[in-house]
Amino acid sequence: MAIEKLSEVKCFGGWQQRFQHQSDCLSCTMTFSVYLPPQAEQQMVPVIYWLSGLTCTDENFSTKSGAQRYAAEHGVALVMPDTSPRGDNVPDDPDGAFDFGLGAGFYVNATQSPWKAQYQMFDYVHRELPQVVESQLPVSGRKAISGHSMGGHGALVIGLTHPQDYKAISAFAPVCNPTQCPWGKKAFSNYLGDDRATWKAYDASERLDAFEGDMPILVDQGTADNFLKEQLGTPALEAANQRGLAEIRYQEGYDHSYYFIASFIGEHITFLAKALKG
Ligand SMILES: N[C@@H](CCC(=O)N[C@@H](CS)C(=O)NCC(=O)O)C(=O)O
Repeated sequence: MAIEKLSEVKCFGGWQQRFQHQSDCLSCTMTFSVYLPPQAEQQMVPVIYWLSGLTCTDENFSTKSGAQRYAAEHGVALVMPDTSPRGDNVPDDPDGAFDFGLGAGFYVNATQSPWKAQYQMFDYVHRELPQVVESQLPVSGRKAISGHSMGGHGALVIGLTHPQDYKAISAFAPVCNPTQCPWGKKAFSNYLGDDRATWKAYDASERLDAFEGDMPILVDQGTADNFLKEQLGTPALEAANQRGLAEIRYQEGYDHSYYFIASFIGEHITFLAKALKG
């Protein structure tokens, strides 16, 4: 389980790093970013996994969100995977569209050819990446999961599917009801096939509706997000939130961008860190 460090820069007293490794799960070389807070020099620190949205790599969050300041304050590491398998041999959208294929793995385990050989992002994020990180870096097994848009969907679905493995979940502008929106229908019909019964396991609103456990969940959604009406399906998540488990907030005037994420990431990290330390 070797990893190669590609880069390292000091940031808020800790280290922003980039690693490459051979993923068995995805059958390709994967790059991921890590932020280790200063506390990691003395002790094992808990981890927030961050899942990015469509078109992103491991670097969008590390360069645009300003999350490191808050991770350093709270003594939590950040782990930022890429959004799909990568490489010249990985199949992509035949038209090169941004919403499917490379940069758009949707955090599912594909069951259909040719995608199933490599598009296993659910298992990569939930199983393989934590094994790699925990065996190679000064992090504990205490995990929380967060993300944006397609990554917000991933965070909610992975966290609600394996609640024993995560202390808390947060999401910015998540794709809340992918079985009902154009992005989700395109991705799921290709990755999972036409049997829509298999899609439900990957729908955050379905998962929250069926969830009987306890889990701190925070969701922020901007009211000026131009994907809100057609793609994100926030009302479905609100309808599924009958027990009031999730705090779902609308933030007036914010759009879908990393400016929105940067505005509230401090609150999300404080929220996740509290559960990680509790
Ligand atoms: N490129 C797409 C939009 C894709 C998009 O907004 N991606 C979001 C996640 S869903 C993102 O984080 N983009 C990268 C960035 O802003 O750094 C379009 O033209 O409509």
